[in-house]
Amino acid sequence: MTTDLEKQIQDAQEAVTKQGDTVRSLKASLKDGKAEKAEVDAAISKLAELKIALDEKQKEYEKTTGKVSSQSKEALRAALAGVLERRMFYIPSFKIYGSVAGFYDYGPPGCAIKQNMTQVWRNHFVLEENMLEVECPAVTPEVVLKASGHVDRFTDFMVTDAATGECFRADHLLEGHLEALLEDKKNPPSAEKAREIRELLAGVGELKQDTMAAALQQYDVRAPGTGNALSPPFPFNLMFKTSIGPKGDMVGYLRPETAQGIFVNFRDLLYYNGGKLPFAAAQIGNSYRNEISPRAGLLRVREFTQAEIEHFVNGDDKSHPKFASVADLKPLLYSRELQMGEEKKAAPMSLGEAVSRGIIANETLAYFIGRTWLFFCKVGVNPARMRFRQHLQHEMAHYATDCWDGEVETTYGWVECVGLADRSAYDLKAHTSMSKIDLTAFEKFDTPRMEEVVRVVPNNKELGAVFKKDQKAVKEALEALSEDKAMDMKAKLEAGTPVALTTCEGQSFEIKPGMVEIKKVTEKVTGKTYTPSVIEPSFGIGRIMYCMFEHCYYTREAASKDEVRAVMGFRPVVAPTKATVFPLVQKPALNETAQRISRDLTAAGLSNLIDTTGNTIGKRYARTDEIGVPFAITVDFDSIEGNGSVTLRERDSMAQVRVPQGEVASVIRALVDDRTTWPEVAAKYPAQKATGDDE
Ligand SMILES: Nc1ncnc2c1ncn2[C@@H]1O[C@H](COP(=O)(O)OP(=O)(O)OP(=O)(O)O)[C@@H](O)[C@H]1O
Repeated sequence: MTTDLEKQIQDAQEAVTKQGDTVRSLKASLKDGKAEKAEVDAAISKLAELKIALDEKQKEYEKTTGKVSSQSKEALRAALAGVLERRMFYIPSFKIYGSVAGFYDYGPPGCAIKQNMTQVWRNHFVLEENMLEVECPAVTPEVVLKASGHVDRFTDFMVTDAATGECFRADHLLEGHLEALLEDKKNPPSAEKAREIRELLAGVGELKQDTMAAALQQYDVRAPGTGNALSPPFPFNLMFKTSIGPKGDMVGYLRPETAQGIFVNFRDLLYYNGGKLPFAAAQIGNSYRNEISPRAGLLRVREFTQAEIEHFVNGDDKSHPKFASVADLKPLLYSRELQMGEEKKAAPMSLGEAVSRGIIANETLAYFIGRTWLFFCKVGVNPARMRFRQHLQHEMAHYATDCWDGEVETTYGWVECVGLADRSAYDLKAHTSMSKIDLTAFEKFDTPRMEEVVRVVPNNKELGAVFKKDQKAVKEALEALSEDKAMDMKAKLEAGTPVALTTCEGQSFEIKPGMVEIKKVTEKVTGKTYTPSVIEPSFGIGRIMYCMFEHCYYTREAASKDEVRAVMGFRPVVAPTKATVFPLVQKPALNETAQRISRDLTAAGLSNLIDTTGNTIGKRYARTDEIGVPFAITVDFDSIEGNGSVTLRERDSMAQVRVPQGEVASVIRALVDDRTTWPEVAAKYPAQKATGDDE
């Protein structure tokens, strides 16, 4: 049934394309006098009929399957890509030299949108939470990334085409192969086999080198395109390596994430914040990953802008003072429970309920999920096509408490745009251990308490005699023991058993009875020293932009019915240009007024364009609709001879009102800032009959 419909959609699409070509060639012939007007009109009507038929088929498919047909997905993606490249939202970098995969340049509208989006992000998070913003270098010395684990573990498994040498990510190939097996209608797998495949699919990310090799071999996964055999998988570190300084003896890397810059500054940031916790720090900047097979435009690139937050909090209390402000929000939550259960779909649930039922680990993590959802809505992502997917237990690092990915549905499927993770105290502990700098915080109790504490008192004389030059390291390791470990050591030593002690350098020493005294004492305690936990929301700006492009893009037919026009329905706050100003015709008086209005708009901080191309007003609207300009001002004869008002047109409704010249900039400013809405403006000012192609 589905396959039949897909075929019908494909045929209908081909018919529309063919008829479109016919209309174009007839129109050219009409100009040369080689075709009749009636002939052209008939062809246009036929095109309209075919488009309706295609639309109906696509709707039927969506109704039957609940999905957008792959045909319309591909058509949509191709049409959108055409607009994005033609209007220079972004283009492949180094194009005149043949480009390099995974690098893109943003052109004028792309730059403006990126600026606007990061500004919204900064206002929504940094300003709202009084976050401490930092800007750190992208070139990072090896020691930092050794401490964070990136030097040893930031790898993907790679395989190569045995004949051509082309590189692929092993997990992506395996996943694609397994999904294709499950969807194979001609040779469907048995129920038992399907279960086995699903289990393997769920754990692809966790496979080690040997188990990945075995899985690729068992399922006979081959190189895409050529069908050649693949090399065995091997780990490939995604970091770009470089050397620092003229001698080239200091190894460095381009940072693969901005977060480490915040962690290494923790001590100074805590001091800056008056020693108080919780607090959050943020950084916006470029990160670099030498992705094995970059693809899907901005979605997987080798240089991209991240916006990251590290919220430092006492691990014993992850409540959030502003949680009530998001507790009633109901984003789609795709919890672990739902992913494992029968009903494999995200469902709306209030964040308050999710925390109280223990689905989201704590209020702070849920608070950021809520704020993230509001941010996505603000920049124009469709909330019905966004979900938060909880990591399955085996997907999370051993130290993480809970992780959720903010995913957006696109023609490429669900795309992770934000990772939100409760990373416990792992990062600061790792940097403490490598740098030997204390990255702890001190919580001062309101009133001192009498508490039983464990005291570890090394016997210096004995340690010196036995360990000599290592005495200091052993002493420090003993004093750094956690209370549990110290009590465990005490029990063993009292039983006469020596205990192995590992220092932070990884050296091991044998502690014997008499080398240390461990006792519990009751003391007056004024506070507590602890390593803060970190809750990390990590955003990829380029991915969010692409998802927003897909959700905002739509087409509508020109009034003449022979052309389908693209519209980028950007929310005004992210739109690259907020308004265009059109003099209705080329007259000095109209042009002067247009210039004055443009100056008013600029003074109000509103990016704007004057269009004096002399094209029909319909064509001019179409041009600005395509780059997503939300408002258009037309200066006509009434503006200079009549009551001085101009027309103001809203892009999506195409409705127009007449607004006094002197007010138009402030009206648009209020619309952009969300201080008013278009329906409110339309109710306040007299309507103007649409002109040009909007008629
Ligand atoms: N290669 C990339 N291109 C564009 N954006 C990226 C890329 N890698 C990561 N990001 C963005 O940075 C965010 C945080 O990075 P994180 O390390 O959590 O990603 P990730 O889980 O490694 O992503 P993926 O699994 O898709 O490679 C992601 O949610 C995404 O928006």
